[in-house]
Amino acid sequence: MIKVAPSILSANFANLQPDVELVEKAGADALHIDVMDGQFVPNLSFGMSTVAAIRPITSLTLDCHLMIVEPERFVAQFAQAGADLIGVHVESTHHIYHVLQLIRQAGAKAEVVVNPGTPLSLIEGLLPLVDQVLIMTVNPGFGGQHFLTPMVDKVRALAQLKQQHGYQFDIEVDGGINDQTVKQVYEAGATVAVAGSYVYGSADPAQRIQDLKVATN
Ligand SMILES: O=C(CO)[C@@H](O)[C@H](O)COP(=O)(O)O
Ligand SMILES: [Fe+2]
Repeated sequence: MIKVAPSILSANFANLQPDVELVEKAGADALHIDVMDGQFVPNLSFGMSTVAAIRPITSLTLDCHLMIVEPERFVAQFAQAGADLIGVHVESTHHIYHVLQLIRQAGAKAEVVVNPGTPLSLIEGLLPLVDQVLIMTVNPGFGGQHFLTPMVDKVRALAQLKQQHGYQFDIEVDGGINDQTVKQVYEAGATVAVAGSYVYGSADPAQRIQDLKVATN
């Protein structure tokens, strides 16, 4: 069964607390927080003050996906704000190895993220350093986009590398996840699925979390 991380990018920005509590009660495994700077991606969203505000209202793992240039400037502040896991794009910095080290030094779990156009070869040398790898299954920046089917093979290739080397990291997928696409990525080796519009775009978000779990049972 896959772990589910609802993305609050599709929640009610005017009143996040009920949307956070609802998914926690419904059995979500983490809360996905998309941080966008208007430069790495063409959109703006949350910052560390939102993470700090959410921290006391939930015991869910806070999974912060940083879509910002030079994340080394901010990872310690996100950890301080209460992020449990911090994801940084390999495309967003000249110093990815250093950023991953900084995340762990700050006491959080480290994740490397790859855009759809970025080959796995770029992150192979980083795999011993990470707790999770995030394979983007849409181009980052917006919720509600269509799943990019060619990314299933990328998930499979990463799962093979993981097995060959005996790595323990989780494989997360993000973008266009629903009860159909989740089956494809789970079969390929994904262990965590982010879902934004599929969960929060529904009249019954709790049911949607269960649907993702049942689809991969
Ligand atoms: O990182 C991102 C978008 O850049 C995501 O986490 C989205 O929030 C996923 O939204 P859906 O595709 O599930 O609606
Ligand atoms: Fe995300």
